[in-house]
Amino acid sequence: MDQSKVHATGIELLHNPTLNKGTAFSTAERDKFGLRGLIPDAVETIEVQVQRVLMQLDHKHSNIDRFVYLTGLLDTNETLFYRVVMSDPVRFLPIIYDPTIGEACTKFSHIIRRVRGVYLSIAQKDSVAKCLSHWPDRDIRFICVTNGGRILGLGDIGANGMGIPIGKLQLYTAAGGVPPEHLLPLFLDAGSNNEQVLADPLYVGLRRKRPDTETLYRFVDEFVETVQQRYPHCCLHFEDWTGSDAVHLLQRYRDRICCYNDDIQGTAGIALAGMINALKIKQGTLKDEKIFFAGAGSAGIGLADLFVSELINEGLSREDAQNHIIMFDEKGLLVKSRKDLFDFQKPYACDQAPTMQLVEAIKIHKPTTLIGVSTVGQLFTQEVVETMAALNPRPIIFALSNPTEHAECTAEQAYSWSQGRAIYAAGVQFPEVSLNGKTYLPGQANNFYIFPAVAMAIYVTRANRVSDALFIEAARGVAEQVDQALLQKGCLFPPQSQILQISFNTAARVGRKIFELGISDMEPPQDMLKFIQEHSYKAEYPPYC
Ligand SMILES: NC(=O)C1=CN([C@@H]2O[C@H](COP(=O)(O)OP(=O)(O)OC[C@H]3O[C@@H](n4cnc5c(N)ncnc54)[C@H](OP(=O)(O)O)[C@@H]3O)[C@@H](O)[C@H]2O)C=CC1
Ligand SMILES: CC(=O)C(=O)O
Ligand SMILES: [Mg+2]
Repeated sequence: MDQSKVHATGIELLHNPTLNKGTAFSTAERDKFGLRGLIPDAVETIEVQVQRVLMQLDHKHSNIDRFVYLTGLLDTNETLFYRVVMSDPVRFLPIIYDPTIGEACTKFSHIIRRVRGVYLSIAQKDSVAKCLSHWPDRDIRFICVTNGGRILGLGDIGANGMGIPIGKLQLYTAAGGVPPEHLLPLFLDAGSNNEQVLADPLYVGLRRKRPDTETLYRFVDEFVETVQQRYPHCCLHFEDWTGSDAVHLLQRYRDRICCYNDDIQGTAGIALAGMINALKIKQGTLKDEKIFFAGAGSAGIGLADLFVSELINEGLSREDAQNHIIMFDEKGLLVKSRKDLFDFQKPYACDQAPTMQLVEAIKIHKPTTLIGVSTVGQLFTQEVVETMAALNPRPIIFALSNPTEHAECTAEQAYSWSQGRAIYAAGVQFPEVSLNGKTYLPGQANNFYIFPAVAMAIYVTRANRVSDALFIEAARGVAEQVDQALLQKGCLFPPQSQILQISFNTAARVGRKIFELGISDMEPPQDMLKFIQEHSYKAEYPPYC
């Protein structure tokens, strides 16, 4: 910490969450900054403060209570918040992020205390620049932006979705090492079509229906242009938009500005990492796989497109590569005769009779891999899993929808219905499963293995574009960090206990790729990993005098 940044004194300093150290202010700092009498006598270390937080958390009865408590901690002492969270990621990621964040979002208007981030409302059109200028930090390097259109598998929950950009950016720091002062969560409020949300007397968002697509995109354009002017080195991270908007907005901006969509590209990255390791277990190649998607929205399309790119890298023509993909959505199999398909779905429509029956479609196509990105909990019934198990000695089954109740099937269901033959992963962490004397450890196929690492690489290299190649590189980086012992238990992803180091290693690969692609104007560092570690956030109190 640059000492010149500490302008506040006394109560003002104690109430500044970025600068506050609470009982850890030294005696010299207490003298210099007028803190005498405002803090109890003991001068504590951050380790002692962590112990107190852990004890207080033990008295909470549910993860949502722990979420509210930790949010309060972040509002009072940012360093201590990150110290606690980073001390035990296995325990804290499910509280500040998936799955608890799903519950926190549904209750956002009820549990909100101190506001965080920026809210831009379409009702104040033409004032985007003015509203954004009220945010004090000038060196914003990442904005995570949603319009609440599709939050996890919870659908349109309007401004309650702001919990997601806040949580995603906390992972940039806790799981990727990006310093929090460069991060801004942002909600682009164009209303909501969720009647229940709009009728809630405590709802904090704009109480009106969403506009037509053209009006929405004009609003997004104004926002994007304003960000370019105010924060020229900022990367825009789009998160949890309605599927078609997610795909179309990425197409609209990806070649013009530094931006990415985590649901499309980050999710594709983690699914590819899972596939690479599943193929090690099967001793197969991607060319041998026929991949059936239940769900053809932003995540499904992102995954399909990345798998196609990989198959093309392996020598297939685009058409042959696309023939390895089958898609099925709420209206059934994607077939050429359907008139309701989006442009981005058409390449995956097959020349077949329509069917609305998932099991029938699986029997027709005989896939080797089944991926759930449907938002529909329990879509993979016993019959679905048994069908996959009848078709394949080692069926790959990924149930990626979040949060927990939206997973297409649980780990226990996948293993027991396939007699332990399924190679399974889910968007949330399910517990180990014991079956016939064998223990299975399901991996968590969640984009949090990817986006913090990609962000850290963009941050240190000042990349000016984000290409799909970075997500393929990240996928390889994550996959290579899974050892044989984990693979033997069926786990496709690295241990979350070491998430920060895993992200650094992944970021180092992505950083090198950024220079190879020529999308940074910087001189490449000699040792990318060391460079990343040197620039990473440390949850430590710097001396102020
Ligand atoms: N694990 C991870 O890291 C990630 C997980 N996800 C999860 O993936 C899910 C989907 O996200 P996303 O693609 O962005 O959402 P979208 O809303 O864009 O897409 C959902 C898709 O599922 C289809 N669908 C709905 N009901 C059914 C059904 N009964 N059977 C088959 N398909 C159905 C929809 O069809 P239609 O359009 O016809 O309604 C649509 O194609 C979410 O639950 C999200 O939490 C997303 C990103 C990352
Ligand atoms: C994990 C995530 O990004 C999602 O479920 O939308
Ligand atoms: Mg998401």
